[in-house]
Amino acid sequence: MPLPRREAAPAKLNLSLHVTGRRADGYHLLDSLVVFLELGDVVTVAPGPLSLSLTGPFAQGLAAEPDNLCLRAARLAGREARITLEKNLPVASGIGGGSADAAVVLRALDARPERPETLGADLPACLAGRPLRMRGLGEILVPLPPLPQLHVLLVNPGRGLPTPAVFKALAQRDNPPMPEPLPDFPDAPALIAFLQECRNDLEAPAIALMPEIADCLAAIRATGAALARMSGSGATCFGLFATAAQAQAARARIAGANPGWWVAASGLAPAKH
Ligand SMILES: C[C@@](CO)(OP(=O)(O)O)[C@H](O)COP(=O)(O)OP(=O)(O)OC[C@H]1O[C@@H](n2ccc(N)nc2=O)[C@H](O)[C@@H]1O
Ligand SMILES: Nc1ncnc2c1ncn2[C@@H]1O[C@H](COP(=O)(O)OP(=O)(O)O)[C@@H](O)[C@H]1O
Repeated sequence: MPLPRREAAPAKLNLSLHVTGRRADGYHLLDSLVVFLELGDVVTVAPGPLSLSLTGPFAQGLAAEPDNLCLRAARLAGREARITLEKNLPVASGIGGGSADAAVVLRALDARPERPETLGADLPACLAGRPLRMRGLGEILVPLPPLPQLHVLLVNPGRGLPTPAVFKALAQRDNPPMPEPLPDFPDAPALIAFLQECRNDLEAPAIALMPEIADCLAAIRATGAALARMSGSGATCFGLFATAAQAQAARARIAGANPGWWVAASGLAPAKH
């Protein structure tokens, strides 16, 4: 693929995240409904010796990162590249920014490593970049038919939450999966009604480590969202709304009352491939 390439790295959202078991090596078995958002980082990959420049509102959060996932992706591809990362997503926030960035680098370099998950459990899902049921450690992907449009509000309390600590704090590691097969989702209310029966099993341990997450969820519920839940291992929480205008109004209300929080509204990403 000709370089330079400038591509969106869409945020990942776990609409559900069931933890269904734990392997002997400590990794957990997951069952998750994953979607991607319009909102995301932007990665530019240009020819040149391997380097990374950081821009954007959350660049500072990665300044001390010894080995950015973008650079690790280029190395896994066995390629040199001059990479610029516009970091719009909060770091270590449960919406997969690092995996999304690495997926863009691999795609731009036309690399198809045998085990992309060595960069992160979310890498295979981010490479697919479409609505999925994600199982196993994150490597078993079942593509879903196009989903009804969802209007998403995102709220992060402004502090990173490392994924390993949240899995470690999980008390009950053997929880029921989502139904097999998944039902059809003819419209947004049907999808939301299904999601209300689902869970994020990492929510309780994440709240135990970072109580502000409960405040984010309460703030989302207070705006009248049809569903309020945490994504991934947190700390970002999301609310689902019937219209973009409602999501935007909730965004303005929560951002106004909580200046230290990161608050955003977004639709789902259009299908890529
Ligand atoms: C929890 C999820 C859900 O989508 O999302 P995030 O909160 O990170 O966005 C992912 O499984 C995370 O993916 P990713 O952030 O790429 O994880 P990795 O770097 O591979 O793993 C970080 C740590 O999480 C734990 N881990 C991760 C995946 C998994 N199936 N079981 C685990 O126990 C392990 O302790 C691992 O050392
Ligand atoms: N490009 C990147 N973007 C975000 N985090 C990165 C990146 N490269 C390396 N990291 C490291 O990966 C960790 C997980 O980041 P991130 O993907 O944002 O979170 P999460 O896995 O919770 O969605 C961060 O704490 C950071 O140390």
